[in-house]
Amino acid sequence: MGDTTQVSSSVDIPLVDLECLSLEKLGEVCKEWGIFRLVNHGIPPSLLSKLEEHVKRVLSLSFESKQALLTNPLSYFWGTPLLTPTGDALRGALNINWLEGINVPLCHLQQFESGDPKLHDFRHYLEEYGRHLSRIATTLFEAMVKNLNLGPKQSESSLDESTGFIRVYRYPSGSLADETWGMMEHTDSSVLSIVNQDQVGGLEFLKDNEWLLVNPISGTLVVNIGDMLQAISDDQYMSVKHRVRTNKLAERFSICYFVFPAKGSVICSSKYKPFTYTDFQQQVQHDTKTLGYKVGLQRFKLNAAV
Ligand SMILES: O=C(O)CCC(=O)C(=O)O
Ligand SMILES: [Fe+2]
Repeated sequence: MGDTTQVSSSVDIPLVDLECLSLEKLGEVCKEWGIFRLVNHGIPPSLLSKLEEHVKRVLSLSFESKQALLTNPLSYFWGTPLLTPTGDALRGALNINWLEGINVPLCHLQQFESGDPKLHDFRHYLEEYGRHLSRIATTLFEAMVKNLNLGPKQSESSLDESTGFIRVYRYPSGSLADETWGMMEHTDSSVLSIVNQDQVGGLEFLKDNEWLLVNPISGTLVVNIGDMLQAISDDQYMSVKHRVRTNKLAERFSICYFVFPAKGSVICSSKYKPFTYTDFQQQVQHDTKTLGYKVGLQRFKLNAAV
């Protein structure tokens, strides 16, 4: 499971500038790193700080209040980031993840009603943030499609904004932090994931068999390639393995966005059997329940012995 006490070296991951996107540079980074830092993304700093303030406030409420208030279409979870399609924690993973969080399906967010005016504001900032993330993911994906030379059919259905969701996480500090990971190593099942981490840091990724720490830099976002994009790109872009280290002294917050292919759209590639995201998700849920971990893309590989 990896040594939680070993220190990882920190590294400057490649920078991508959303205002002057270079297809060539973007392609190179997705192939060699699978993760990059996004600057000039166009999200107003005031929105970022308001959202961060609300996230901290809401996640600092008592356990009972979070359970009572963060309900349909939101859901509150802890101990695992793996949820069922309805947002319930999927138990069965081998290890506990030292985190709690809120799942926010963006296309249903408008239905979230609360008598508490502060939660009303929280919803408002999440909606605003969601709109920006949707724009950013679409812009990046369109550039990636060009870089990969994908046909119009494959590119149109491979990223559907209505599938986007936000996860906000709190990784508590404390004594157990020595023995557990905030989030165990994994790859994301998404097309793209976009992480906004606070200054505590702790996000690490695997490159050439070495775990490297992503420096927290305020106002920037961290983008990583997910499993769906790895398959769509015929393994040219890599879904990067990553994990989150806990911090003994400080709790950590992050706000993450994930986006997926259109429901029912079949991912065809030269490396994998044709499959839909729903097939993939069901397989992940099955493996987690029966084996205790996600096998992932290997399950769909042509001629794979799993
Ligand atoms: O909290 C983070 O920085 C990353 C979270 C993550 O990797 C995930 O939700 O898949
Ligand atoms: Fe992740």
